[in-house]
Amino acid sequence: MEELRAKLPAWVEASRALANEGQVASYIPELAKAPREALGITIMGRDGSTVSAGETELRFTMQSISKVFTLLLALIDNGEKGVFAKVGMEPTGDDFNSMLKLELVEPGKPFNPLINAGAIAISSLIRGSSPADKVARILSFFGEAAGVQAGGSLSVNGEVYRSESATAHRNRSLAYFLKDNEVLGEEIDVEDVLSVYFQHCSVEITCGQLARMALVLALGGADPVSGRQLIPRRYVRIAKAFMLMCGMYNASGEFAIQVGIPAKSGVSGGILALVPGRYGIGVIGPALGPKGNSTAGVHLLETISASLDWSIF
Ligand SMILES: NC(=O)CC[C@H](N)C(=O)O
Repeated sequence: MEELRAKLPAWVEASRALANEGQVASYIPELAKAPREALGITIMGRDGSTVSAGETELRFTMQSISKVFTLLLALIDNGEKGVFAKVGMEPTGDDFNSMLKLELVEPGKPFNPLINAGAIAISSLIRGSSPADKVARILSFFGEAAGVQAGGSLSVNGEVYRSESATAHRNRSLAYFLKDNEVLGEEIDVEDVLSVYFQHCSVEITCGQLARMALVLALGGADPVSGRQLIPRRYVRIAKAFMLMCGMYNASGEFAIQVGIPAKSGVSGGILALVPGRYGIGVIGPALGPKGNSTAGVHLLETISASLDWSIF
């Protein structure tokens, strides 16, 4: 931790320049308001102590990072058989919002739970009597991993949620396609599923909270403070395997080679990453490269991993 504390501020300043090579996402209009030059990182050690640098006070929405934790909740709710009846275990090599393979490959179920089609299918598996009830369960599950104190909770950013819902023509078409392919069953209301999906993507978070969520995964599902097993180890293993294979969209192979740790990014510019058994990491850098990952954030993780030999390979 001491070496990190000493070097992190300079690494952040060096990586910040990479924001110039990216663009803030604007297909969800509300996301376009994020500060392009911002870069922040929090790293949490296994005892819960943290090192931070840059704009870690920023609040941002989890977007695709949330898919890792809805997958975990769906596994808890349905078991592996229930989940893998609806989604596969393979990377696609396509964009995160692609429909291509849903029609090309039989049966037409999403290749994995981290692409949009897969995450929408996963949203339909979250238990609850109504969309509001499902979102409440998601918030409490995310909040427990994020270390939100009892009484407080994470919340959905209503502006981002409404902004996405009003413009999500592609996600809507993916969801209706899934309904036609019977991945979403007869009894399922597509708009209800989408509402849960858009809301979990719009959960607001900070780098520190992301780092703590990542640390729970780094510790095999155990709470870093109480030691309590929050998530079964086997499910955390599944989530980390997906993060490595497809957490950085179709740049996951390059990220595995250059950084070499499980990670998940979102179009808000957030990245959740972890060094198994050691660190949970939360990054924000809103400017994205062509494959939808934070340009400065990825550069920063490359720098740290190379300097501190973080790769798991
Ligand atoms: N890659 C992402 O972060 C995508 C999440 C976003 N809510 C969407 O569905 O488009």
